Amino acid sequence: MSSSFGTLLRITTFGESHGVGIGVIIDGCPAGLPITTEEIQVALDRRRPGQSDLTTPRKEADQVEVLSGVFRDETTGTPISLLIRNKDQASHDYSHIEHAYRPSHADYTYDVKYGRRDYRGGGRSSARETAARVAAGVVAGKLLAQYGVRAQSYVSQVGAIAVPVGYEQLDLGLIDSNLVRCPHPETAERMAELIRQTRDRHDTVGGLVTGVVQGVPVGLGEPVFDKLHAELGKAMLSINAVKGFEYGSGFAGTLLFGSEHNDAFYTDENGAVRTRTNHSGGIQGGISNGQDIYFRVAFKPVATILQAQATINDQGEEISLAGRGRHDPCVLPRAVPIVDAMTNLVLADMLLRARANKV
Ligand SMILES: Cc1cc2nc3c(=O)[nH]c(=O)nc-3n(C[C@H](O)[C@H](O)[C@H](O)COP(=O)(O)O)c2cc1C
Repeated sequence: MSSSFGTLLRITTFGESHGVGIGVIIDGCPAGLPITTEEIQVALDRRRPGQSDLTTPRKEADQVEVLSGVFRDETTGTPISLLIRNKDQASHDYSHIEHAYRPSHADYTYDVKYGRRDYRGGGRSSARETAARVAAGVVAGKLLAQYGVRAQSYVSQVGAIAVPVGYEQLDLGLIDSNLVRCPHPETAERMAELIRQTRDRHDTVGGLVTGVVQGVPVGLGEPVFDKLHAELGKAMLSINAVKGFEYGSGFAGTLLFGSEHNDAFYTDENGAVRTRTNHSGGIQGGISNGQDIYFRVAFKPVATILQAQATINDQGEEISLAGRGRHDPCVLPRAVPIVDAMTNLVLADMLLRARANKV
């Protein structure tokens, strides 16, 4: 079983939802990168539960401790270990699933695969694990910043309510101007209303996060199996509750003819090679072409709803099960920093790998 991700910049996450804590070891980070505990904490605060009435009311402070690899606010080139202790566990909220399988959660598959399961909060299958990724993503983001690369993401759809324009027409500085993390304020209000209505009906709702990476140099990504979009796809699909990933023109591009879809090259006034359109999403042949990278990640309406549902127990008997405790009616606002983190980790790893490609 692997809990590691990345090649040259490699992370290993550990911990369960209701154990002592969760954390990450980051190996391969170059020395001399400026980083502070506060910077990591800012990112964790964007993911933490209980941040607004649109998320789970669980109140986890998610305070990060830097155990190693950083000295006087700079990386030392040695493994960086980050620990987040679990504080607000309410394990009794999960006693009803000790022997029962929540529909569309990971209880059944974990039980059959391992023959045992930490049912409290979902154990390792809990999205709490993603806090460790968010912490590691800050370190990767600092590496990218040294090269002028910046990844951002935002909520572009909740249920059927979608931002009506592309990222180029949005002010991405507005992402954190509202609780939904949607930089289109009128749409954000309608999304928030839908999330509240869904919560009050004891249901859940899904949606889309759009990712954008700007300032990417030409040449990130490997030509065959580790294509840049393949790595991004794996990174995004490894996030809990993700059902789909598309980049550039994605599935909609299949409706165009080649003559409409091809991105014409030109040389701009500074002599830089550019393309007039960007259906490629900044990636050609698995390698970044210097244009913006953009992609979309689909999140399902998450499994735990506070309504009775038909399921079975671990004896195979049919039972009725209602969710208990404090859950997210819509994970999209909290998913944004997780998408940012996974984007940073892929791009930073590819940047180091690209530097190893040529003498
Ligand atoms: C930020 C975030 C918060 C989540 N919170 C919940 C939750 O409160 N209740 C729930 O049932 N699932 C939640 N999930 C999703 C589950 O972790 C996930 O659906 C489960 O592990 C099964 O995996 P799968 O949906 O990827 O197949 C959350 C996911 C994310 C990204």
